[in-house]
Amino acid sequence: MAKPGTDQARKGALRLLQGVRDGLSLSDQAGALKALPAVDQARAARLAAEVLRHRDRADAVLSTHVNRKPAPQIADVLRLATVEMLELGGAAYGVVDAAVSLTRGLGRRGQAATGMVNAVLRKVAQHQGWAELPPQRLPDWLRGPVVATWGEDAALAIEAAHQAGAPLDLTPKPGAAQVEGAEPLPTGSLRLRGPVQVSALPGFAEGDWWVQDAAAALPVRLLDPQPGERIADLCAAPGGKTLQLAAVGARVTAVDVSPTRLKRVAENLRRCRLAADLVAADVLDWRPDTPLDAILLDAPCSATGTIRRHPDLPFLRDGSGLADLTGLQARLIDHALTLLPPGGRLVYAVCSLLPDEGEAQIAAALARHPRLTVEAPGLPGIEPGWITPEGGLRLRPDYWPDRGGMDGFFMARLRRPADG
Ligand SMILES: C[S@@+](CC[C@H](N)C(=O)[O-])C[C@H]1O[C@@H](n2cnc3c(N)ncnc32)[C@H](O)[C@@H]1O
Repeated sequence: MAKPGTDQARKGALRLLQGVRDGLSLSDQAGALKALPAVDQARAARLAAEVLRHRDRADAVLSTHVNRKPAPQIADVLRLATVEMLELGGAAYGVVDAAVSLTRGLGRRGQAATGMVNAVLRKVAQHQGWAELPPQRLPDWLRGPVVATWGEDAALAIEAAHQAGAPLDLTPKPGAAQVEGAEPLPTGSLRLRGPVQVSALPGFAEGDWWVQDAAAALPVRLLDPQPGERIADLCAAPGGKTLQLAAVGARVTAVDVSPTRLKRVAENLRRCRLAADLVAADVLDWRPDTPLDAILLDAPCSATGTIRRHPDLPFLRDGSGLADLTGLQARLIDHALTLLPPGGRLVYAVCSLLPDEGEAQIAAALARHPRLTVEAPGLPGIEPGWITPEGGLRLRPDYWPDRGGMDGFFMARLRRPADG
């Protein structure tokens, strides 16, 4: 949970929220607050994320006290103060005073609104029943397919998981020391709760682990890489899966279209003292110089499985562009299959909640390539209900509710026939 803000952090959070209204993601704005001390930058980012996670609830409370819809900047001040008081436990007197002074700083319109902001927030401070309000609703373009596939109760559970946010998961290098205070998860990841400064954790400088959601660590476990195998990691950046492959001793070629994002793969490999060949190329144009044993294809997707950690995503996307993405995913699968030797295996993965990007892609790939088989996952920590009728693995944010959830993911292991 984020701590109630300082004035600097509150101003920073409002700037980030304005950026999201202008179409920028919170990650795009990572450098926007660099004039602030690091601690306030981190607080501002957490406050902005909390406002986005609780925006519907804040608006529901505010709507009972506000007569006319306020201007967007003033609405953000009201939401921030509401979330600080009702979600983060901020003391009303400090939060309301800060909100009034932030409003005063918003020009003539702000100066005229200070009385309203003060009066409304004093009433909000008395609000009872915050915890019972329904969680932030998924946008319709995403909620529709989720309800159609898993039902209304699943959509509500996913929304509750998004609102709760995500713990910090680490993937340890094989044989690395345990991280103090981290909970070992049944699938092999380590989990830490509460705000954590990653670079201050033991083992960071030594590269004993890397940050990777427990669900995101499973495609490589499903691929089951062996020491010495030649493996292509297609769409590799920022490289969490490249690190996993290299850490077991596979000979990895990591391909990504973005040279900038590949630099992050190089940095991650360096810190973890691991090696891989890095290739900046469009996967659709790439062929390996030497035959491969296996392929990991972590395809570009809607990233709708990562909303716990990216609560800005529902405010930035409208579902347009999905047809382009699913078309690209199908072309990437078909091209990757041409790179596999007979008998070779390919894991297809997407961090998406949309069946069109997961289950339906595999069904369509099997229809296009009837001799392909799907190998059902037999991994430690996997529950039978997570395996789909196609033999893929569907992961959802509402799974492991008592442990703190996981990202939404779909993955499947495909095998080319040995005779062609
Ligand atoms: C889901 S992310 C990959 C995450 C990564 N596998 C990891 O575990 O850290 C998708 C990546 O696909 C890359 N990408 C998108 N289209 C591509 C293409 N046609 N060829 C190569 N890379 C592509 C993007 O630059 C992005 O880095």
